[in-house]
Amino acid sequence: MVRKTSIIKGERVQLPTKYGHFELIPFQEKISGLEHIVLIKGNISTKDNVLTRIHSSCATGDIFGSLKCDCGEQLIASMKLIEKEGQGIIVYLQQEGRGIGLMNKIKAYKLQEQGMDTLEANVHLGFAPDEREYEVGADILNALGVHKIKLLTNNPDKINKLEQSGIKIVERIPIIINSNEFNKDYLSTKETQMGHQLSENDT
Ligand SMILES: Nc1nc2c(ncn2[C@@H]2O[C@H](COP(=O)(O)OP(=O)(O)OP(=O)(O)O)[C@@H](O)[C@H]2O)c(=O)[nH]1
Ligand SMILES: [Zn+2]
Repeated sequence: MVRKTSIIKGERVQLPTKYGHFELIPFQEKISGLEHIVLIKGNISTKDNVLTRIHSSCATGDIFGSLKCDCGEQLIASMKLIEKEGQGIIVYLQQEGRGIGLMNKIKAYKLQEQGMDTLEANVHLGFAPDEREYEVGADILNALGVHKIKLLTNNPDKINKLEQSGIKIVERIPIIINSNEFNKDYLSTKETQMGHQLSENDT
């Protein structure tokens, strides 16, 4: 089922980067005004198995290289894999802090400094462990003529929600980053309590 589009598609421009040569298209949600960024490599329209990363914004990890999560490294790894594949898409969704926004994510970080894990902190603040939705991601892929993808993710919830929004995931490709002393508890919580597939033997 293809939903009626709720987004505005911007101009398409070249974006040479340290990790490969891409094209960039901004999208904007009609109602909220929220802006999302898409990077494209190659001729992806109407292809059936486009290598795709749906990435949720993480200012701390993506911009500043925070070691508290794996986001920044996952983004760079995705860009490199797409460059190597010669085609693919990165949909960079503005849903900071698993959808609770920057102010609340930093409140959640404060609670984690006081001993809570990432999930308990969200719940303590009155949010679901993960508030993200992926319909707009599906709308963006549909607007690009892409309906079947190979998804770079360890997160089964992302797969389920994208499929519910009409995107066919033909393959899941893990994107596992080595842990460090600052993110090992966070990654362990994602694996044991949020179903993320972060080990070699996860399927
Ligand atoms: N609320 C909250 N959000 C966080 C925290 N750490 C990272 N985030 C946000 O989590 C989101 C990334 O989610 P992840 O669960 O790391 O990864 P994912 O995209 O669901 O899964 P993958 O596709 O496997 O990477 C980004 O929006 C980050 O800003 C935290 O402690 N609390
Ligand atoms: Zn992060």
